[in-house]
Amino acid sequence: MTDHTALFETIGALTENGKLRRLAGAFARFVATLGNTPPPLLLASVLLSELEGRGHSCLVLADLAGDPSPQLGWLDGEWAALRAAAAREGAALPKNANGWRKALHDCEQVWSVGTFDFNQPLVLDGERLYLRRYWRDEATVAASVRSRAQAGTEAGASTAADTGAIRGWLDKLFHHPVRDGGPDWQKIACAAALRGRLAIITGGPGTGKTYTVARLLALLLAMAGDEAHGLRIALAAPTGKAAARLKQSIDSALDELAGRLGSALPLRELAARMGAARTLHSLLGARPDTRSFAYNAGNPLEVDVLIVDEASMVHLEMMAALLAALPPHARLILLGDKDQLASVEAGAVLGDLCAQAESGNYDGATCDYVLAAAGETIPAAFRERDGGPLAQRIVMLRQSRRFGGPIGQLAMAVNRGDSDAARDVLRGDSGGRLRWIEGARPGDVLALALQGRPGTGAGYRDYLERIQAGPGDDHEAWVRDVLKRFEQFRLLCAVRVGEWGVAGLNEAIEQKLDSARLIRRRGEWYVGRPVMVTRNDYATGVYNGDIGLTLPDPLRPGSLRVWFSDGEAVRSVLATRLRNVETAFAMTVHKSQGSEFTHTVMVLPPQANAVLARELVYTGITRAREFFTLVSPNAAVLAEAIGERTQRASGLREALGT
Ligand SMILES: Nc1ncnc2c1ncn2[C@@H]1O[C@H](COP(=O)(O)OP(=O)(O)OP(=O)(O)O)[C@@H](O)[C@H]1O
Repeated sequence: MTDHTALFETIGALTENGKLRRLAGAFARFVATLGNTPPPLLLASVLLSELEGRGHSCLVLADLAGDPSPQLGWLDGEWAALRAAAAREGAALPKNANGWRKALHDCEQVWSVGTFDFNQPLVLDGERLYLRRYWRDEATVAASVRSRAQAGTEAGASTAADTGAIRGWLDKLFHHPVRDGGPDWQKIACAAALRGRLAIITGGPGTGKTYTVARLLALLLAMAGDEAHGLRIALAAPTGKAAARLKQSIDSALDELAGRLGSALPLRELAARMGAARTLHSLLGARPDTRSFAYNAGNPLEVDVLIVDEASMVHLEMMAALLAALPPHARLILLGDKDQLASVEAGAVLGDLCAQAESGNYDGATCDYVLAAAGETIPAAFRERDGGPLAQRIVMLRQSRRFGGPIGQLAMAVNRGDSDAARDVLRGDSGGRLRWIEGARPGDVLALALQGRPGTGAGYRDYLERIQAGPGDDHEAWVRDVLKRFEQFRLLCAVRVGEWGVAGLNEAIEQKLDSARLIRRRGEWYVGRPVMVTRNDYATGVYNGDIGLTLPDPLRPGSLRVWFSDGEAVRSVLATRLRNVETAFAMTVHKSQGSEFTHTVMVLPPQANAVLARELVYTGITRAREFFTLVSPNAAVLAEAIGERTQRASGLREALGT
């Protein structure tokens, strides 16, 4: 047995250079304590742990046999250094995936699926190596999605009377004609969702996912007959903000429908009965200091219908926990934009589930059913004889209702990977919705942060001046107004470090606002400081991703509280009680998911890097409600980013046959 001096020295050097996280080396050391550890296993363990930190749920052996550098953003011979270290220990690394599989299969720390299980920490499943936890989560998601999708097809044999009733209700619920002459995918989504225990409605911003799901709820109510009053419906989303938005949109859609349909359906009663939308953490009953939830397979959620919005942000572990806790009879309805960035944590579940959503792949039975139940003909381009059960459960909405202007065109060009078109749209908008600052200097970002650009509102100046104007008589109304104004403008960065990253820009913006006398920095906390919570904190009730603003405590002069929106209400926490927060004038595109701002500014770094890819650019652009400004010190980086795709290693697509 070797002590792996050469390998651990190289791992240590890469860690010092920021190429590996500390945990990767620590995990490899742990694996080495469990038994004989040939160099290939040590290398695989380091890389697997590193990839997990970058959102991959497994290590694909073919990548290991080739060169994993692209996934790791390694450019400077890091992989060659690790190989050389293995060679110094006298080990020749396997040349192909098969060789790696054989080498790993023989290790006592690895469980090869299908053999006797000793609960080893690593799992080898076909061409992939997993940390056991992710293998188990992926297996749970695959099995649950498969059985829900299948159950749907079997349960789909609704009677002709049912189908006729669905048709009647859909015609009442969807009274606007579609504008592009294609089929009404919203109607199709509702009809398809009624067929089974799983429905996935995907689409870009403003394609009507919430509009559709509100009608789906009405339809479920209508079809439940005598049981309608007992139907238990829950709404959830990965973040508090997304949950509040979901509830607000559904309530107003149900209210509008109730006004139009009168007493035909108890829609207002339904809205009241549903209660607030919850974060997934709270829905599942997250418990401090443990990964387990109060609701699980042994203690399932008490729901008949669960609607989850912003599903692209749901990571693998959370999706596995959710599916495990959902009773078999319940319907799960996932809403989300499959083209957005995947979750911060490992997995790309919605993207994997929706891998074939563009092409539809509906089988004959679905097409017949949709024609009968929704009166819609699925065009030939979306038909396929054997699309598989999951394809029948997914509907992609294709027409945006509020994103048709230049911002929508830009988002679509980016999504298609057409960087020429993206550049033309950015340069060609004369209406002021879009602006591209090419060859930008840091001062350009600071000027935007201070006062926006003409015609778009006043950057951060607006909410800070409102703070300075003071609360007047109604403190809560003032807090709400300040929070609302802060949501008008946001600076998003592609990266964290450097002059063009979150850290550098937050510091520079604070200085700028301080010298403009809009804030008065005194230590860490000051009036007007926006903060983002970086870790769930059950004691104070704030969660990862929550954004709050620091304001004086009205009851205790001299002390500061941080206020958060809580749906229509506001709540506050003493500033000094918040430990895991960071300043949020600039935030990453990743963390902005689920939010929209009137004017969004996206800052790209001067050089391409591993995280800069099409999904990130698309997500940044689609955070803009009315105005979008792109800031890039090096114009070429935009095309490079659009040309890159984020590929997360996962076995889910294969397991689901998507
Ligand atoms: N069929 C339709 N007829 C009329 N208006 C519609 C229709 N579908 C959607 N809308 C309107 O378009 C707007 C966007 O719809 P909605 O908010 O449901 O989209 P979304 O896909 O949920 O957006 P987001 O990605 O922001 O969550 C809303 O104002 C909605 O009322």
